[in-house]
Amino acid sequence: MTGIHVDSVTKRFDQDATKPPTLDEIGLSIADGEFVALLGPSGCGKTTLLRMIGGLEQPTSGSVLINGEQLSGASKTTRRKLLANVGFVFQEHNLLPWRNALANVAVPLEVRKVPKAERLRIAEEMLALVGLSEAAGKLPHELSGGMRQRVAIARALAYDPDILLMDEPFGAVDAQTRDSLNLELQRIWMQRRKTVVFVTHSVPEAVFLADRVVVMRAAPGQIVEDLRVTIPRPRSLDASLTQDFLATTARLRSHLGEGTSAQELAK
Ligand SMILES: Nc1ncnc2c1ncn2[C@@H]1O[C@H](COP(=O)(O)OP(=O)(O)OP(=O)(O)O)[C@@H](O)[C@H]1O
Repeated sequence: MTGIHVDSVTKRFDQDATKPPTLDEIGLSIADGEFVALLGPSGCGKTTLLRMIGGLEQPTSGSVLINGEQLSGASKTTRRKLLANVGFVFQEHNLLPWRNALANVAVPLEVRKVPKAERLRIAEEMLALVGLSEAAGKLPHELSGGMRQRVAIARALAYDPDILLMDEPFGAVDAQTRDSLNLELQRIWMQRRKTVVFVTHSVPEAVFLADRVVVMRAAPGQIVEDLRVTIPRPRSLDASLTQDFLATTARLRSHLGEGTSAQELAK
C-alpha cells in the first residue's frame, strides 16, 4: 500500500469528554502524486490534521499510515525513516536570517550529512526550479515575501521527499504574488509529482491547485465534502473564469457558511 492513509483519527486536546473533539474519526486516503487541498473554517482542525500526517501530533485514537507503515506509535527508527520522506512548508518561512538563500536551501542536506559539493549542486538546482538562481546570495531580509516562500519551497524539496505538507504557505502574501506562486507551484508539482497536502482558507486557490478538495467543519472536526477537481492541467489563471471553475467553487462555498468570513472567501 502506498500513499497516505488517515484511518479513523480522533484528536482531543481537551480531555473533557463532553466537548467535541478537534478531529472526529477522520478517514482520508491520499494516493501517491495526488494534490489534495484541505479547506474549512478557522479552528476546524486543518493544521492539526496536517501535523498528524507529518508526525508532529499524535492521534488520541486511530492511526496514520505512510506507504502502508504505521506512523502513530511507530519506533523511533521507523518514524525517522517515514518522516525523512516528508517536507514541510509553513506560512512563516522559518528561513535562517543570517544565511543566504542558497545556504538556507542546503540546511536539510547538511542535517542529512550530504557532502558539501553535492549540497551546493542540489541547492542550486532547487533554486533554479523555483526561479531564484539570481537571488542565491541574498539574505532573507533582502527578498520579498513571495521570494522567501519560494526559498522555503526549494528547501522543502531539497532532499527530494515524496510528500510535501503545506500549511497556508501563501497566506501572508499579496493577491498578485499569490497568483504567481500558485502558477509556480502547479508547474513544480507537474514536474516533480510530489504528493501534496495543502491547507488553505481560499476556495479559488484550492480549486486552482488541487486534484481533490477536502472540506472540513468544526466542533467536531469532520470531513463534509471530498470533491474531485476535473479542470484540465496546466491550469491558467483564466481557468477561474470558466463555468467548471465557478461551479466547483460555488459547491465548495455551500459547505462553508458560518465561520468562514466573506473576506476569507474573497482571498
Ligand atoms: N496544541 C494544542 N493544544 C490545545 N488545543 C489545540 C492545539 N492545537 C490546536 N488546538 C485547537 O484545535 C482546534 C483546531 O486547530 P487547528 O489549528 O488545527 O485549526 P485550523 O483549521 O488549522 O485553523 P486555522 O484555519 O485558523 O489555522 C482549535 O480549537 C485549536 O485551538
